[in-house]
Amino acid sequence: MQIGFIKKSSKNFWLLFKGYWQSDDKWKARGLLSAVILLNLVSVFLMLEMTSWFNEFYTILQNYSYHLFWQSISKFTILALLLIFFAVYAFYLQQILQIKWRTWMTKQYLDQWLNDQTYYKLQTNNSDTDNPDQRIQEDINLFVSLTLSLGIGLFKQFLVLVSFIAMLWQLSGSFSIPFNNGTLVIPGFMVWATLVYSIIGTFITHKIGHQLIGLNFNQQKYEANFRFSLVRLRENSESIAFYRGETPEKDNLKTRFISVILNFRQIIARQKILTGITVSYAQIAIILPILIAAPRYFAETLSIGWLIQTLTAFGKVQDALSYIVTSYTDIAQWSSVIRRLNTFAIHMKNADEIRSAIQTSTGNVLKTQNLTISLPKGQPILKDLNMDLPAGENLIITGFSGCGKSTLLRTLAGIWPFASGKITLPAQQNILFLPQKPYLPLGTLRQTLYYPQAAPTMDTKNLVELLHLCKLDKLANQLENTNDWSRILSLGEQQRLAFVRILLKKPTWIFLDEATSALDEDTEAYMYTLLKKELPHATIISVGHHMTLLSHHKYRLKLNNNGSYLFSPLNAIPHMNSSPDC
Ligand SMILES: Nc1ncnc2c1ncn2[C@@H]1O[C@H](COP(=O)(O)OP(=O)(O)OP(=O)(O)O)[C@@H](O)[C@H]1O
Repeated sequence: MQIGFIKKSSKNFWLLFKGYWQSDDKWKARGLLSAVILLNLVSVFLMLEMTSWFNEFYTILQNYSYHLFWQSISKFTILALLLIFFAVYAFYLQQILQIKWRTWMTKQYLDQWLNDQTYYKLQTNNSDTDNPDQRIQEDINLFVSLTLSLGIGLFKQFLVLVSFIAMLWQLSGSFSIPFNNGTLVIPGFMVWATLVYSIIGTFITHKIGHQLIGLNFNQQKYEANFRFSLVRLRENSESIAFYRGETPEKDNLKTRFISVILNFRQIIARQKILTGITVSYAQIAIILPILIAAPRYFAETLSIGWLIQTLTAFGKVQDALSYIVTSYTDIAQWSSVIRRLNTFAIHMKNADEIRSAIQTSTGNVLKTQNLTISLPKGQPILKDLNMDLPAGENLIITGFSGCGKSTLLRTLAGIWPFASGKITLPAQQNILFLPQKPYLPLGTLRQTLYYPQAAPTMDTKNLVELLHLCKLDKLANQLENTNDWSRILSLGEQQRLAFVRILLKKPTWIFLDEATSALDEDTEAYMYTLLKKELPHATIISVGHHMTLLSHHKYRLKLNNNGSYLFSPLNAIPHMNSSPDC
């Protein structure tokens, strides 16, 4: 194992590990861990007692001491009951600690992911973080459970090693080997034998098994990619059905599944060899102490009780020293989980650090000064936009598809960081941005209408009235129904539902990004008229392709494909009835 690898892995582990143990929950966490450690300590002491009991018991059997037999059985019963009790509570408290730690870590990752639109920046930045959902849901759980099980397992095995090594040293006596015309006496021979045997076993296991770390890392990625494709298929089932897209979907799913299987085959191949080694290792460990102890036993100097206790002690020391061998698959999985969570955390941090060079200020006006917007790789799509729009003067943004209209709105909304210049806008609470496809979360219709605010329960009359105004009367009696509304409602209905949201929130500045694209011209005109009537002091900034939209706006900003633009009052444009794109 290279020193560099160990150093890097330890650093990565520490970065993930320390948070919880230094958090506000630290005393609860440390208390629970101390209790688990204490219970394990007692368990090891009981195991020692149990091993001595074996010596006692077999000696009683060998001596036909029936009068001591029941006494010994009673001792066993007490020891066994205590062992059961401590094992159950050590496990139980470890699980409680696991839940608490996972809850804390999941919250941290969710906060970081959702903070400052990092989830969105990760996407726009084309970061190669795959499947953040899997990292938050599965990897954190694995990290916590494996850290606890491996850590506490290691601690317990260390205790076993220290306690039983002393016992084994005493029991094994010294071993004489003829050497250089004399004899070489090796004290605690069985301890040395198990030590050498374990070192050889660990070395071979690592040589064969270390590739499992990378393979496990990839396996989790391929599994998540496969699952993600299945989810996408389910979410886009209607479009795929219209396209009759089953064949390419099946091909795509097959390709992703093949990656899962091919990688898994490599894991199986490695694990087959590893299993062969660990099972052989365990089998040899049974016979090895018998072979070593046999000469002394057959010399008839020691009892069968001694033999049994020696073999048990050898087994315990052997188990403890072989911890890495027997846990290798878990260690490999644990290492890959650490790698995945760390890269995710680093990418989130990098995404969070992306700051636009825009200077923003607040005022009841939309004003841009030398606003330049680029793509993530730096190619500008809008150069030096200087525009001054007073409150109450509606603006329409037009231009060919792909020229950057939505990206301009994203920049004004503060979620597109690849921009520079100055922007003056009203305060966030007075603004509402509506995208082309409204987001309708899972939940009741009432919750959907109020999203992202919590829905009050006493507002039914108002909601029914607003649904009526937006021509959605048929939904008035479904306010408490829970549904996947984005699947049930037509796109036009969803867009009108978004207008209900506007009327509920009553913003003074409304940004509509093709928010009426699915409506017929009459309904679109009706919705704009409704907005102006219900919110007469609001300023509307629309992005749209429909030429009928022009009449609802006073100014037009026309974006060109080369990054230039034209900002002018609409009545100054000679051909009012031409398409907004022209
Ligand atoms: N995350 C991204 N990474 C790279 N390019 C992007 C990203 N998001 C948008 N773009 C590109 O930026 C350009 C402008 O996109 P935008 O969505 O603003 O266009 P638009 O004018 O609103 O188009 P449409 O009228 O078709 O909706 C497009 O060429 C698009 O491919």
